[in-house]
Amino acid sequence: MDCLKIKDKIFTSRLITGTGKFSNYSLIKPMLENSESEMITLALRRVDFTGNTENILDYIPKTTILLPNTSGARNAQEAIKIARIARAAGCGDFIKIEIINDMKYLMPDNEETIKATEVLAKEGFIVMPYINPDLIVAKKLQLAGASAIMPLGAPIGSNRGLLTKHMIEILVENIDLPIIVDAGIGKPSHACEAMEMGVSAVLVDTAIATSEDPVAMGKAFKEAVCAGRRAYLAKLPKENKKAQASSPLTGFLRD
Ligand SMILES: CC(=O)[C@@H](O)[C@H](O)COP(=O)(O)O
Repeated sequence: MDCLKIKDKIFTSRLITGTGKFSNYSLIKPMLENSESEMITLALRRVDFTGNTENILDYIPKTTILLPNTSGARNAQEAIKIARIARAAGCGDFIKIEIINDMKYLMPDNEETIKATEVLAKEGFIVMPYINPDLIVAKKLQLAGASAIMPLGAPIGSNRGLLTKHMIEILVENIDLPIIVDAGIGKPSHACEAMEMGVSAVLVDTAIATSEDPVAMGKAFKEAVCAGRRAYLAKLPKENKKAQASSPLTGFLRD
């Protein structure tokens, strides 16, 4: 079976979803069922450990793997602290490192991300760093113990698709870790295109959560991810600059 492997964990779904933008948490469970997504990311700062307000964890089925993220961290030290709190709070060993200082485009700080990865991988976390795609950074993250690389397709929440397509292709060809496109995917066709390129999975939040029907959109993304993966495995034909006739240009008109 064609499964996604991150460290020693096996996933049948290649669609990771998000919790960040749901207007109503009660849509999360049916969205997960319809999309068949097995992993969901959540910002630790949105988890209410006091019991005073709504707790997002109550809306996520226990069978879904949590991917806590370090959203809100501005440097490695803050990300490390958030990751440790997430694990101590029972959110598991997965951690998506997200370190952002740039509030206009929400670009990740690649250097600080490498520092945090080194520390957290040594502590046994399954580290999935979110980066602006760069081959050298990805190589350093691999050496630092990352379990996957999560390059952005476009700025978070922009829905602009694979603006970084060619940089992601370089990662797919050269990095021996799952490459998971995270951020900017705005429609199922973007997800399908990413999968056709050979990425291992995609993470989609805004496009699902802010659609008019997040449950139906979850299914549309599931189907797009499956179609893209199938096409990748079937090996897409080469592009040509010139026309290639579909049937031979011989026959009754010329004979
Ligand atoms: C890095 C990050 O925060 C992403 O997980 C984001 O939430 C998903 O990006 P989109 O909202 O653009 O799908």
